[in-house]
Amino acid sequence: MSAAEHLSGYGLKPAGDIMKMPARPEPLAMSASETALIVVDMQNAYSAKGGYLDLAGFDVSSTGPVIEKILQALAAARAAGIQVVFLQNGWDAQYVEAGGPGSPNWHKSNALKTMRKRPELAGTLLAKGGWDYQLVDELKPQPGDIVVPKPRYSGFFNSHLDSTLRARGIRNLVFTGIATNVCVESTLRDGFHLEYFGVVLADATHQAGPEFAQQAALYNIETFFGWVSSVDDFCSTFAQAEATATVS
Ligand SMILES: C/C(=C/NC(N)=O)C(=O)O
Repeated sequence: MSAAEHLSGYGLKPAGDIMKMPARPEPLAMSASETALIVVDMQNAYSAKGGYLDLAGFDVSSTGPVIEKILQALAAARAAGIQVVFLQNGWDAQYVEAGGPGSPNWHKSNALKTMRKRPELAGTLLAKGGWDYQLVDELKPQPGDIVVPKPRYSGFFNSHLDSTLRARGIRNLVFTGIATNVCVESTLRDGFHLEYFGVVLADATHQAGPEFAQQAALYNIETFFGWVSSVDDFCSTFAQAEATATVS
């Protein structure tokens, strides 16, 4: 079986025109109607100065180009009729959903740890209704897009993501967003176990931590859990889909 047949869902006949997108370790065959563009946690918390990651000591100075790249991917996805899904990470303002000391999240979340260390920040980080939780101004959802709130790193945990995707016949997930090595990788890995084909557009993602974390996440994804591509390749692949649809 060729890679293209593989990536159309275990040899099942895919719905719609099949496009072949350049990717590592091999090209991906996918149709627009069975594909979603997943924008992971593009909130002020993860990409803005004064947001959670910045306050917790992570470098967010080079997230601007990621926003630009995601805008390009969004335009191509919407033009090709690809479902857009925004994930949004955080908890209720009382942090009940974050879990207490009985939850590993209470111990590992750098947002919760930062607020415990700096009590003046209590109630501000990743709390629904606050600036930190909001999606960045440049990347506001448009009519037809779906927003999925989530309380943990993986978008599939305690959320309606899986049922939302399955109800639409989607089995290919194209990932963008922050952070590559945390919520992007967690969601792609859980998707792998749920039989979704996951591909990351590397230049539309950014890591939390040093550059080696980006490279390690991409290595893991390419080698074990999915595929790695770029925004240009995604856009040119689905521009062909649009052209084909217009001609036929
Ligand atoms: C570190 C971190 C990453 N989140 C993400 N969106 O990848 C967090 O939420 O604490």
